[in-house]
Amino acid sequence: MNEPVYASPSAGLPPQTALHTGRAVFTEAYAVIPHGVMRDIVTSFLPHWNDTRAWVIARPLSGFAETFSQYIVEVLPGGGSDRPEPNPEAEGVLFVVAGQASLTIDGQDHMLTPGGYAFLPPTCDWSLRNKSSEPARFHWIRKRYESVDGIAMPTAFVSNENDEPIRWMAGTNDRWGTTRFVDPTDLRHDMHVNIVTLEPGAVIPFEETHVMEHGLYVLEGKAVYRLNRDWVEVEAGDFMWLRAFCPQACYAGPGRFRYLLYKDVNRHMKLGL
Ligand SMILES: NC(=O)N[C@H](N)C(=O)O
Repeated sequence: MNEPVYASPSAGLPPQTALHTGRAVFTEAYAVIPHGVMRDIVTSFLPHWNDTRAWVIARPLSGFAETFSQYIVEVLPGGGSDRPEPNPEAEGVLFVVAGQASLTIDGQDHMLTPGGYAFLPPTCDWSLRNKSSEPARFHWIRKRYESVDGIAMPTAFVSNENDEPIRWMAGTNDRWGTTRFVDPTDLRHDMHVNIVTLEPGAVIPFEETHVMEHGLYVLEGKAVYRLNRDWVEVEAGDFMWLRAFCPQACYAGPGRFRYLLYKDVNRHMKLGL
């Protein structure tokens, strides 16, 4: 398998002489944040993290309808946090795209390298440091965990995408597949963060329209992606945010196309008034 290509957020600013061009879109059903707009001046700093900045690429907007937030976090050598998560109800997934992160979960040390993945249930005691000489960059996806009476809390685990198989969809001749880190029938989990792979020229051949909300971060390649009524071109480093029920489909190519995919799963809907 080829090494994946993880794009970096851009630094600095375009020159003052540059014509304004851009692919950023924000609509009622979806947003596209292209890598070219993830620049230094749009970063955030986080409480109790040192030598660290973050691009917040998804957050709950309306206060009740959206489920998750997603950050691209960049930790400089020597940086990190011993008090990373302020909310005891939050669960998290970390996915490393560059550099090395030293993660400690409940006293156990783990080294996360590109492709490294960690699931962090609420109240687990974790800390993260960059002990290397290069910046570390990772996605941090956070959600309020919805506990259910009679179902145990999921436990923490660490993995790497290279240690997990791609499960190809039936009927696609091994052209459209998903790398899963959690068994879909494990109802302790109320969110999945998977990796979707489409081989060159492969398609999502119908407009998936479903209740799950999505964050899609393109890890590798290019595609034309259907979002609601529009077709948008995306490439490695771009992020797409999809509200529940946003129709979605895809033509991948010319190379392999892969993305990190968040979805909320396995819980009843909140009741209306
Ligand atoms: N846009 C997507 O990749 N959606 C997935 N098939 C999914 O909902 O799991």
